[in-house]
Amino acid sequence: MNILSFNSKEELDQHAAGLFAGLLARNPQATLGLATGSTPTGIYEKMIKMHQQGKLSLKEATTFNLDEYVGLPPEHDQSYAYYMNKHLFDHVDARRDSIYLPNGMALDLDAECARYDQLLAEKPIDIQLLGLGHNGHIGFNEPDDSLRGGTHIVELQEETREANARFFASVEDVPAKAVTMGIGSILKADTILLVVKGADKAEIVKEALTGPITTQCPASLLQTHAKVIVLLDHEAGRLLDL
Ligand SMILES: N[C@@H]1[C@@H](O)[C@H](O)[C@@H](COP(=O)(O)O)O[C@@H]1O
Repeated sequence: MNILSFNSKEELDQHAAGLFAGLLARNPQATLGLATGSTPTGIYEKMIKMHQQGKLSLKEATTFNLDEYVGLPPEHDQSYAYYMNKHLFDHVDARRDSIYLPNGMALDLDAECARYDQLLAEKPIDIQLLGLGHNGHIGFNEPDDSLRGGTHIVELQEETREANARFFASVEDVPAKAVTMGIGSILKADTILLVVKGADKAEIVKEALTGPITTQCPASLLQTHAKVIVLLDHEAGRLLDL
């Protein structure tokens, strides 16, 4: 595990965007695994800037997103499809038919999960960007006695709904379920880029990176992956001996 700590969020975002640009320069047809939440927005801003400067192109790339709420259409301003368009896809040259997100509106959600796994099998992820939930969730893989490997439907924990309520009118408006890539699919990525910012995540960062590997902290399973890059701002990394 390669853990890097940055003095500012700005430097962290620039470094992460640089990793994506570097991969795309080496392999324009790379498959990127993307994430939502407040953590990656700065990275996407930097990627857009690099695109405008001719330093990053997604024209031949494929992208997969980790997760989507069940029941929110892409036009809903809190759906992850909407988020991705707003924060990245509307501003870069990604081909619309090479962008994949789980469809949380699918009538048959089990079939949707199988469809997503099939697509992932066809286009293995070269680099998977991950944020980190306060309870150690990655994507929407919540702490549990066991974890699922493939794409599946999850019941969101109250803590997660409360954490995400800041984006909705009230906590009741946060969907109760989501479709998420499973831990197995995440761990299949060639490289994993875990990005964490803020003092409120310092404890879970320490637990995930240095604590026991347990399904009660899904991010701790990243310790079993051979190529993990962790980017932390100094607040998120303050409890680690770096
Ligand atoms: N499903 C997303 C995760 O993919 C994200 O990593 C996490 C942290 O979000 P934030 O970056 O806003 O703290 O929350 C959400 O629940």
